Amino acid sequence: MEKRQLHSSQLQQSQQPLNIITNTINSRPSLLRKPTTTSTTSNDRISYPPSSDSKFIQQQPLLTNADIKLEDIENSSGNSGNNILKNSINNVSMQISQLNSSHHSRALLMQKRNNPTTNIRPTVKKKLDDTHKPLASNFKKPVAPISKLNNTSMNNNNNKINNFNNTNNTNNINSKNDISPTQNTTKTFSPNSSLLNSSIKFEKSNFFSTMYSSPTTTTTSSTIINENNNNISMSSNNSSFDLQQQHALHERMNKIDQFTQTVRGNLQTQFDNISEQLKPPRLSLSIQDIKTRLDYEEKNKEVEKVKLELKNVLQSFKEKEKELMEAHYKVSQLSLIKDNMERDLQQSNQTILDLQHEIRSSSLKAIEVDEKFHNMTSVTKDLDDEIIRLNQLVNQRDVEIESLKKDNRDLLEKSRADEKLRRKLHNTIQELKGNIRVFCRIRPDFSSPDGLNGNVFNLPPGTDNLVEVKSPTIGSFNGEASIKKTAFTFDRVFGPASTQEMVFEDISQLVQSSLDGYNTCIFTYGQTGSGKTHSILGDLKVPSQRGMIPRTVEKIFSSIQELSEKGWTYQIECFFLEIYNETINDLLNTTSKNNNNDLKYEIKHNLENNVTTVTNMTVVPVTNPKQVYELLALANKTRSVAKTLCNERSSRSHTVFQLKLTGFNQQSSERTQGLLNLIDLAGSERVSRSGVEGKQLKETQAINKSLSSLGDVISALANKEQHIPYRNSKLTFLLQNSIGGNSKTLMFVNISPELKDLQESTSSLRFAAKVNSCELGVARKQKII
Ligand SMILES: Nc1ncnc2c1ncn2[C@@H]1O[C@H](COP(=O)(O)OP(=O)(O)OP(=O)(O)O)[C@@H](O)[C@H]1O
Repeated sequence: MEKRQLHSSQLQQSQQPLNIITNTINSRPSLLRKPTTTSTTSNDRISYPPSSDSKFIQQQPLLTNADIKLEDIENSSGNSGNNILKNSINNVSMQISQLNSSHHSRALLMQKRNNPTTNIRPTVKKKLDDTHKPLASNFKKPVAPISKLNNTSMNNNNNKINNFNNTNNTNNINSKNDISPTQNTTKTFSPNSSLLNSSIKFEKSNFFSTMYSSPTTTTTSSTIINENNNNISMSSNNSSFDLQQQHALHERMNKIDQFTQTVRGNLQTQFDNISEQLKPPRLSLSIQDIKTRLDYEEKNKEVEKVKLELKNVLQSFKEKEKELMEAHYKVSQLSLIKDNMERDLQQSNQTILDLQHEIRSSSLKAIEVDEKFHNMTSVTKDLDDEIIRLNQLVNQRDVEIESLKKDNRDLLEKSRADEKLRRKLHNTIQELKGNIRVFCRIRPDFSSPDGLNGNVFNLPPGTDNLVEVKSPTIGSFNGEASIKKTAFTFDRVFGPASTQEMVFEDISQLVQSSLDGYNTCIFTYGQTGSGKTHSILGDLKVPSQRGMIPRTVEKIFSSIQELSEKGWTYQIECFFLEIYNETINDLLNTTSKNNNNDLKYEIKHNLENNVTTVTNMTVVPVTNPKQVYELLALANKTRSVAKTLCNERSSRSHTVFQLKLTGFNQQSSERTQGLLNLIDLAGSERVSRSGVEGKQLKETQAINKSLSSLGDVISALANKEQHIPYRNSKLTFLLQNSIGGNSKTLMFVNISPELKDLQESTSSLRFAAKVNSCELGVARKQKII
């Protein structure tokens, strides 16, 4: 501002040049137009569109007279650019002012030459006037337009001018060579010289410095001039000039005039250039307008800057808004997460509360458990002591047990030996008793209160094997009736009062023989209704009335249980068949029943092991008495029963109940197999008495045949005949291995106590006595290979 004010004051002092410049600017509105740059280089030509900005102002030709470098302008911006333009205008104004001042000085000099007090001659004065007039007129003449200005030259000139201005004028003044007229001539007027303007300016400066400097400076300048002009000196303080000096001065003035002309021409050129550049804006705008415009530009610049900042702010705002949206989204997400976490936290808190509750409960329980554990610890200690004591006791017991085991082994060994001995003795006894024994059982007399018909049978007291049959006879001499007593001796005679239990007690030894591996056969023989079935089967539903079969079964299973302690195990298989009219029926086969011709039952004997089998027979393994009872009930249903005149329940067939007993001793590895036959023979009544006929007659004949065959076999065995007629009947053939030397046979002869049955009873007793008289030899034990 200070510099600008200074320039303004200078402009005030030289109104004319300022006006010229102002008018020039006002007449050059195009200066304010924005240049249309065809090239960005400083050497390119620039055109100016109708706009203005700082860049344009920086490159306008006016700057050629300002101390501005184009690079400075290009590098400047904003207010600095405007300031440079203003400074250049001020510099131009100052130059113009200097020129005016020069012109004024020259006028003073001319006045001084015209002043009589000076020694300047009128010719000199005239010359000065002549010299001054064109210069003054030239300053007053309107600026002629310059067709074209080489910008490159302009810029170069500007650079030179700047260099000149930047350097100290004083230093340049001291340069003698630069003010040489010769040099001025060659450099100043060379149209293509790049140093044209600078030289001109240099000359101008030297000139003005020389002519219008202070007295001290003038002296120095004069000295310089004198040196360049063969020591011609000029001093303003010297009031008297001699002629030579005047001549020299005159020449000097001429040179000055020439120089002035030159300077004026150059200035004119510069002014023309400036006028050309400043013509439109200078014509329309004032400096104030420019300033206003500059302010406006500054404002626009600020506005642009503000817009740019606003744009940046908007951009930033958008970014911030976007960030805010993202932040909002994140906040919403975080809010959801927060809600979830709060729910989880609530659940966790609830869980913690529950867990704390459980922990408290567990703690209480733990305390209780600790107390129990403490108590248990003491109890455990007591128990440990007890265990130690018991262990000691156990050890003692182990020793005792070991001793007892040894004793037991010894006892078992002894027991086996005893058992072996028992069996041997038992067999010996059975052999001594006979391998075929006959028991007689007299049925109770249902008409007698005591059941005993003493008129027919007499059982002598003190005997159990004798029965006397009282049979009335008519004497041949006198014709008087008499009682004939016939005594029959058997192995055992059971009277009418004998119970099922008493009968079985004596036959149980045979059961034991079956378990020892012997074939045994127990059969009942007697007329119909004599009590055969009662003795062999009895009433299964009444335990006291159960016959030999159920009691044998019970005896077998109880004996098996006892023998198991001695290492014996048994497998029991059950068969139940009948022989009806010399035909074998399977009573345990409910499908075939009777008269089933599809199955053929054939009796086969194994001569090696004396085992008899019947083909296609149903074999039922039994493990307990109940199973046997069920089989007996089943067989009773299928048994052929025919109503006869003698006994409505008379059996018309032979029934054979077989138990195959297979034993194995794990200790001795001994194996045994015995077959127990319990046979209920059909009634042996005579055909004439029974009154049967037809089919039943045939049945009776078959029954009698089989019973007769049985007697024949026993007779043959008793007579030790070579041929034993086993094959005469199915019954004898079936019992081939059960009657004879390889078996133990027990025959029950059942007797009816009734007088009407006396003849049949006597016949049965005779048959039984015949059997009882037989020696069937020594029974052999059946062994399984
Ligand atoms: N010792 C006895 N004690 C009591 N009742 C008996 C005795 N013996 C036989 N009875 C009875 O006499 C009847 C005939 O006996 P049982 O049926 O046993 O004769 P049976 O010889 O088998 O005749 P059948 O040859 O016709 O079969 C039966 O009612 C039976 O209960």
